[in-house]
Amino acid sequence: MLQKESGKQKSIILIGFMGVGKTTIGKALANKLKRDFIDVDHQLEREYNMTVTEIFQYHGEAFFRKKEKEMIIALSKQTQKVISLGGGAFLQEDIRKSCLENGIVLYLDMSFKAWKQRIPFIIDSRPVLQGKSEEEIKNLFNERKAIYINHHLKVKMDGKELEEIVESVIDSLDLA
Ligand SMILES: Nc1ncnc2c1ncn2[C@@H]1O[C@H](COP(=O)(O)OP(=O)(O)OP(=O)(O)O)[C@@H](O)[C@H]1O
Ligand SMILES: O=C(O)C1=C[C@@H](O)[C@@H](O)[C@H](O)C1
Ligand SMILES: [Mg+2]
Repeated sequence: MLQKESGKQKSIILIGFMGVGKTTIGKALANKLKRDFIDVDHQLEREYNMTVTEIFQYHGEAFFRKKEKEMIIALSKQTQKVISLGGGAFLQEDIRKSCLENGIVLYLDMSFKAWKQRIPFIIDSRPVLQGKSEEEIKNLFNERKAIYINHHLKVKMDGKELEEIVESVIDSLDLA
């Protein structure tokens, strides 16, 4: 008999603005849950043997978005994984639809005030942030907040340590 798919089977898919910690938290969460971890940016980097910045430079953003979409739609149908998306992936409707239908979408929510502290650590590897003023980045941050409203679960990140975030996510996931 076919087993009815439960929340326990679904992959957990992390979304949120670039630099909020999807990769870092996804990895820690996967470790704790003993699940495979997949980071879409890293997977694309391996596939093309280039950094995301180089893919943007040599192939263009449209190419990156197309490959990102194909990869995420396929991955979102897999079960029991922890999958961290790139920060811009959820802007694509097909990606949103597939992730929301097939997985448990977890939104990492951070205030702009707290997020701003991350800029120096991420600016060199996030082409979308480069050449923008703080005002422009803030506008992008707020525009994208409206997209991340589409989720199943949300965790507020401000002032929390990694371990605390992972524990609160596990508590709120109905994995029984
Ligand atoms: N809880 C945390 N506290 C402090 N720094 C953190 C925390 N989580 C992540 N960082 C740092 O913030 C930076 C961005 O983290 P990470 O790469 O996990 O973000 P991301 O959401 O995956 O970004 P992107 O959307 O670009 O893939 C890294 O330098 C990381 O070490
Ligand atoms: O927010 C974005 O648009 C991006 C975030 C990163 O994770 C990468 O996917 C890439 O740098 C684009
Ligand atoms: Mg990441």
